[in-house]
Amino acid sequence: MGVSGTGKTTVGRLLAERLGATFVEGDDLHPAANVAAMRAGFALTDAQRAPWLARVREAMDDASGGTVVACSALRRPYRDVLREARAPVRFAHLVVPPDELARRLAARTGHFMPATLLASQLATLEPLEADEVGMEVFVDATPDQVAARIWAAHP
Ligand SMILES: Nc1ncnc2c1ncn2[C@@H]1O[C@H](COP(=O)(O)OP(=O)(O)OP(=O)(O)O)[C@@H](O)[C@H]1O
Ligand SMILES: O=C(O)[C@H](O)[C@@H](O)[C@H](O)[C@H](O)CO
Repeated sequence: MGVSGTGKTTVGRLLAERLGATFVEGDDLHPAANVAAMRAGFALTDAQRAPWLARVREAMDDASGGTVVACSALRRPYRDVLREARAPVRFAHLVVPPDELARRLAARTGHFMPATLLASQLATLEPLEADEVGMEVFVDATPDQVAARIWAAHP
């Protein structure tokens, strides 16, 4: 979990390799209208995110064995939906300073998410609460080192 640009896809793929788990890219499960909205610079509403989160949860249930999912899961209620998956769910919240996020999103090409949506992503973010199983990971290292830290916490 984490706002756009924190490295969910990059780190998630590496973590899945380490775990021998299936990797699920949450971005691929958005209804086309959601992608069009984000591409046009509009932040998604809770109502727009609902069918997407349902699909992410279904993808977790469809994969055999463990899954690593790249999904922003910004708000507690969104994570509550994902926790309805059949297997136990643990979150790793990737945390990156906003100025670094802005640099990354400005440099990234070939992705629908515009850097202008970063402020709304940060405003929407609800960090993990004490009763949520998971960890916060400060991303001050290479993607492989970050994946290794998550793996070490949940081998
Ligand atoms: N640890 C890191 N250090 C430096 N750059 C990184 C790191 N992790 C990812 N990046 C770079 O930051 C950019 C964003 O990474 P990525 O696309 O994985 O993020 P994301 O959280 O999946 O984004 P989104 O939610 O918008 O899909 C990419 O250009 C990626 O190469
Ligand atoms: O809930 C959201 O606002 C969206 O899921 C975004 O986070 C994007 O999917 C992703 O970050 C874009 O790359």
